[in-house]
Amino acid sequence: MTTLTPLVHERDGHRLVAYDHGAHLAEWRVDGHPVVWLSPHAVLDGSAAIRGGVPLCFPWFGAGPEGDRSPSHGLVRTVSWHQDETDGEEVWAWTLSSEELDGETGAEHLEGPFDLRYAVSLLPRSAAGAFLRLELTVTNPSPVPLHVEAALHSYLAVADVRTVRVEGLDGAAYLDKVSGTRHVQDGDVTLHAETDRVYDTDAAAGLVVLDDGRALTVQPEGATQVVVWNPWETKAARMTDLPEDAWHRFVCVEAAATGCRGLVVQPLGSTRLACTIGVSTVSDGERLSAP
Ligand SMILES: O=P(O)(O)OC[C@H]1O[C@H](O)[C@H](O)[C@@H](O)[C@@H]1O
Repeated sequence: MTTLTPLVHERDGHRLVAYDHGAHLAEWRVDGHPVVWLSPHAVLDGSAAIRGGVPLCFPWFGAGPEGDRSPSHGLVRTVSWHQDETDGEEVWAWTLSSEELDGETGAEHLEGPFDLRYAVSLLPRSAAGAFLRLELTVTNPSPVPLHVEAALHSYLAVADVRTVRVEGLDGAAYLDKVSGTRHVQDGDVTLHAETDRVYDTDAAAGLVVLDDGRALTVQPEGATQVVVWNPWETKAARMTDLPEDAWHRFVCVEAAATGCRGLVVQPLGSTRLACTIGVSTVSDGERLSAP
């Protein structure tokens, strides 16, 4: 049994923790308060995906487009990535190529070669709040287009998921994966039961999660969908890496591109899926916007 070595970065009121395992940003705290949430029972020995933080889902999401793939969410969140030189505001950067996945469970589902680079950056703090940027770059070294699914599966820390409001999805069509039915969002999203929805929107105007005096913002780039997930009480009770009642403490709002809205990386080209997460205090309906 190994214990994963955490990478820790502390600066200017920020505390970030990450692991090479899955290139996984596990925690982001600002002035001591969690913004990106890590389960206290997360498995940190390399034997499983880390519950919480921002799991990187690639090259498929869930069980994949036909529902027949494992491991869940692709095979890059459970392998060790290589640290790369950082640039500008990057705190960490990692690389991984498909060749290194030979022999891993699920490698038989890879549809073509790829080279990945993933970077976590902290933007300068400002009056607007604190901002963290996550950027996945997928390069296709082959002469044929590469079709993949991807998601930045951020677990946002909230006081109570039962009272949050997610703005920015009004009017978006979505698949409710719990019931298997399709709908169109009317107004803000509030959560009252197990929620697992895939919204067909690039969310270019950004998303705001309002929670107990804080505004958490999610600004996707290169996404074609947004996933909103919380397992709620019954499903959470079956998850061994979530303590009892911990499901109150997070809502996943994920920049994604799945199914027929997946990413297409042109021959010898690159595609980017990115997301900027922000936090600020709200008063009297004030909102923040990403810089
Ligand atoms: O337990 P995991 O494999 O990390 O997946 C956790 C969840 O991720 C996404 O939000 C999916 O839409 C859900 O269907 C899934 O249950």
